[in-house]
Amino acid sequence: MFVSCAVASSPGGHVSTRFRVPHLFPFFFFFFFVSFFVGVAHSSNATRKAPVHHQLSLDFYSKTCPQLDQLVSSVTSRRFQQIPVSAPATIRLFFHDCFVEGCDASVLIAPSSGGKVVVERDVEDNKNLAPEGFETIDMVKALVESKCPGVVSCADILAIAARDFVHLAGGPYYPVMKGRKDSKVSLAFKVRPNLPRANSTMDELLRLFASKRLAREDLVALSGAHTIGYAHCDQFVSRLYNFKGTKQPDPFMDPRLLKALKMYCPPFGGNTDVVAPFDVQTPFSFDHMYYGNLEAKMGLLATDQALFLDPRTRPLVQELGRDKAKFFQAFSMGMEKMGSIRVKKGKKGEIRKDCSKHLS
Ligand code: HEM
Ligand SMILES: [Ca+2]
Ligand SMILES: [Ca+2]
Repeated sequence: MFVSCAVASSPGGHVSTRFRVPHLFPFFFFFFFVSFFVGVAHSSNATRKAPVHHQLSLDFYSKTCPQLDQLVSSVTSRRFQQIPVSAPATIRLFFHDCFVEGCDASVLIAPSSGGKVVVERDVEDNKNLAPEGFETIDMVKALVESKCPGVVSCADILAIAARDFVHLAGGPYYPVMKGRKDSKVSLAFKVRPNLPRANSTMDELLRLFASKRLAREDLVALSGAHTIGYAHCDQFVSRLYNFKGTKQPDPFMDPRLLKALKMYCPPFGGNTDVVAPFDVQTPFSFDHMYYGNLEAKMGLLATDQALFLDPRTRPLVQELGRDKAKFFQAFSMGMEKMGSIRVKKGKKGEIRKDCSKHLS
């Protein structure tokens, strides 16, 4: 196991080879040896209701494409071996899809060459979605269309692929409900108000998640996806030099992590392609280390660290940091709930042939 910092090669472009050649980030080696104190016993008595599905089912394709799960996994497992960053890229893609107009593959629509319609991918918050996620879905869709033409939605493929990658990276395997249709539109202006940002306040996060019928527990559990993957310097650089206009670093960042991140992310004029791992200890492993990091002031984004600083979410961070099985259970439930946001059925949606293009 090693900890790395990867340097991207082409900003914004979907042909970027970002992350494919991780560069060693020796300063983070230090953190191997940091052991974590996991907080005092506290049991959360909050109850979470399992999602009610009026619309989705586990056996939706049992007649029309019974081998769907195997088809998807044949691609995801190969991709994970060849290009492991496909895992965080696809999991994040699923999140950005579901939060904007529901899980309907609206995020997959490619910007048009003429640029007449501005789609979700044209918006700044989506421009740093790693290309490996889109590529994976295209590969799965091509295989699925060759075996079961015209029946499986891109939205369902994205949900299944995200689950596969969670599992391939060492996380839980949970059943995925199916039956989503793809959107007939993808509108840029829907993005901004529906996605959290690296500087969102805890009030904003809680409000946004609540607007998707996701509870506080879901916010904490789903943020655990940051146990793998990377963020660009611009997402956290203000924490290093000028936190909230104080001209000082964020006092809630471990000084050694601060020092290491400063080496790679200068205050101005740095390489905009540089990224740092969310979880400096196990950046490739889908485990509960993310929560231990938060307790040790080693969260990367202000929003990550805020989960531990805010008394409303701290007990949950402590609980999941103590118990990997609980994290896996909470994460699976969160993904199921997130995966059922505003599902489209019938004429409200389409089954695309090419995930990046509407049918007509
Ligand atoms: C709670 C609020 C959240 C905020 C503010 C947030 C913000 C971010 C930001 C700023 C990045 C880095 C983008 C970049 O610089 O390239 C990122 C990456 C990522 N996010 Fe989140 N996120 C949140 C929740 C989630 C959720 C709910 C999931 C999935 C369930 C998720 C999955 C990921 C993954 C896997 C990555 C790494 C992507 C990669 O390495 O390609 N995030 N997030
Ligand atoms: Ca969507
Ligand atoms: Ca990890």
